[in-house]
Amino acid sequence: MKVGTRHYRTIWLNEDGWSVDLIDQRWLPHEFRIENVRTVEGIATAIRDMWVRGAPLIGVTAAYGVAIRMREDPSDAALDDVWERLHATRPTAINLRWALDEMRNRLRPLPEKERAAAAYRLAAEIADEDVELNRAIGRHGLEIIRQIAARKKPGEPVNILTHCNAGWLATVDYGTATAPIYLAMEENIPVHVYVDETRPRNQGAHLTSWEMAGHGVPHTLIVDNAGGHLMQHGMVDMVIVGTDRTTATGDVCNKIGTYLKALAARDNGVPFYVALPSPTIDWTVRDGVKEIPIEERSADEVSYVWGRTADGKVTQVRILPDATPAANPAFDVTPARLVTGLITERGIAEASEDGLLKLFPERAKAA
Ligand SMILES: CSC[C@@H](O)[C@@H](O)C(=O)COP(=O)(O)O
Repeated sequence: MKVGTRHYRTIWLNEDGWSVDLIDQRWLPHEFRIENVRTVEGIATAIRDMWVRGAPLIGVTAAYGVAIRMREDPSDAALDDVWERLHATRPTAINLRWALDEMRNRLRPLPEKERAAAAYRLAAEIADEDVELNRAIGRHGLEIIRQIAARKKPGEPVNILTHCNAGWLATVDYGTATAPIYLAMEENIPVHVYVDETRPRNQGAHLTSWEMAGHGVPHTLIVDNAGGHLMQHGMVDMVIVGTDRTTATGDVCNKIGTYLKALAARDNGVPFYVALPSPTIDWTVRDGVKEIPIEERSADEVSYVWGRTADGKVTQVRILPDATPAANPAFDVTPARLVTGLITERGIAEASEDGLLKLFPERAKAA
């Protein structure tokens, strides 16, 4: 998407033809920095320390990590080792395992001398495919926005609430939850987005707000606890969020706090949609609450807040007493019963096993 007047993806191959350039998201919205990553360790750090984040982008970054490793050593042992090292970086987003499996399964049958070139080709394919999936999600989600807009007075905006960042920064381009919003803007449908700040790392305040501002989308930042109040007062027409892993039965794991938004939405009759590409579906898991591993991140993310000081320095400040411990579960699970629909690249599914299998019948055969 646009940064100023230039089009960027979040990740791309450097002009040297083998190392990887990516937007280092830790500094947004205050600084736009691009990092060049040249080693598997660098890729692991970029994922673990959230230079890149968001389930689809984590997967694509890992795919390029495998390519970098295959260039150094295309052996079976190196392929297994890089799978393990990168898989250990973040536990919840299933796109990481999906991309690593894709790479390993498709590279393993090849002669070693062909693996590096094939790995770069495959990583680029996975990146391009992500963009196409998101555009398709956008088209299906746009239909929902159109229907809500048709019930409004002329000029009255469709008010959409989103949590965390499931925008272009979380993918290669367009985003999942944001793709329908960008398409609605292109069609001149009036929209307005309530952006949850998304403590502790503030992906909403830092990233979604930056995206919305960069594309002229009318938006308002709210604290995480404001959503329920807005819904009670009829100020939210729909919620759209992304997901890090959705089960075969339609339970949705996403950034911590998503579940509370879904509860508030249900209580107030507000439709709650989840936008996801099919690589985010974990067909092996049926009970999201019991089975999905929830990443526990550093307590420092809760104890400190990042921002820019009046003199322009980007820094962090501590917000709690030195003696107070903090806990930081990074994701939660919204049960399928609270989800109005799953917006996938193939259409909108009911959040249930039947609903998903109707759109992905090949999975029924596989099972
Ligand atoms: C299209 S991104 C979907 C999810 O990955 C997104 O909503 C999210 O929770 C991101 O969490 P993060 O911890 O920033 O990687």
